[in-house]
Amino acid sequence: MIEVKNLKKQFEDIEVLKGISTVFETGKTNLIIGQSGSGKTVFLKCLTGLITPTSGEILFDGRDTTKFSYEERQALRGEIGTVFQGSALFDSMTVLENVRFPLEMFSNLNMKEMNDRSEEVLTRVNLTPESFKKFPSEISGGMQKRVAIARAIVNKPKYLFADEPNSGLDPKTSMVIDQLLHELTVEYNTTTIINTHDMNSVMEIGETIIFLKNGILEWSGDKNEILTADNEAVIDFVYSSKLFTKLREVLLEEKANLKK
Ligand SMILES: Nc1ncnc2c1ncn2[C@@H]1O[C@H](COP(=O)(O)OP(=O)(O)OP(=O)(O)O)[C@@H](O)[C@H]1O
Repeated sequence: MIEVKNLKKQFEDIEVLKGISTVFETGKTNLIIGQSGSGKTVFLKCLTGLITPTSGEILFDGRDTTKFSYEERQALRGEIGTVFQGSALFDSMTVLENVRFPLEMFSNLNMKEMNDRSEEVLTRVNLTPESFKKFPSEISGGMQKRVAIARAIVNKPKYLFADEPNSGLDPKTSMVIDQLLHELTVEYNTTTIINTHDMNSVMEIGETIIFLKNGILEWSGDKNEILTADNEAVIDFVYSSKLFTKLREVLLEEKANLKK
């Protein structure tokens, strides 16, 4: 579980995060949604330690990481898996080498053990051995995303972060990637936090959702609650799609009938 208390981040005179408090549960896919510029990436980077917050607390299973020493922060990095925006694979490394990299950084395994573990997770994300020796430029965007996910889970992380994991993917591949992240969350019992502005992802895997607007937590709930939320900003976000507008009308009608 990751608990965030009154988190603020200021860049010079701009306050980007204005006091966010929330809880991300273990074994669940927790989503952060919001319009472009609402502060999602800055928030996620504060959680992963890439940005130092101005004030507030971030408790990883009770440990306040904002007070960590350099050594404690390094140790925590071994417990975290991250799927970066755009996959961020190393172009000059093969698929297998990319996945093995965190093990070289954070484990005491020998080369054979590292290769075995890397092959195991690559197989888990449904990549076949022919792809293990290829370079990122030789495989599709969807496959690159699977490699990025394999690299994120190779260390058996307790915490899994993904920043816009579907960016640049077609809707079908996006759905497969969402499902994969959800399955891995259950299998590894990770506290998973995903930044997205994809409504399909929200409806697929939004077990808990927080909605940010201008650095403020405007709304929180789950995928069932979001369709009938009465927050204006959430409605704007969700109902940019006509299909969801229709769905909302049906759901509100059902709700009204239930009350009669
Ligand atoms: N290093 C920085 N210095 C100054 N301002 C920054 C910095 N990083 C981000 N910001 C500002 O913080 C705000 C929030 O940015 P952020 O990238 O978190 O938004 P976002 O919700 O992730 O948007 P998107 O969905 O487009 O990625 C933006 O106005 C951005 O310009």
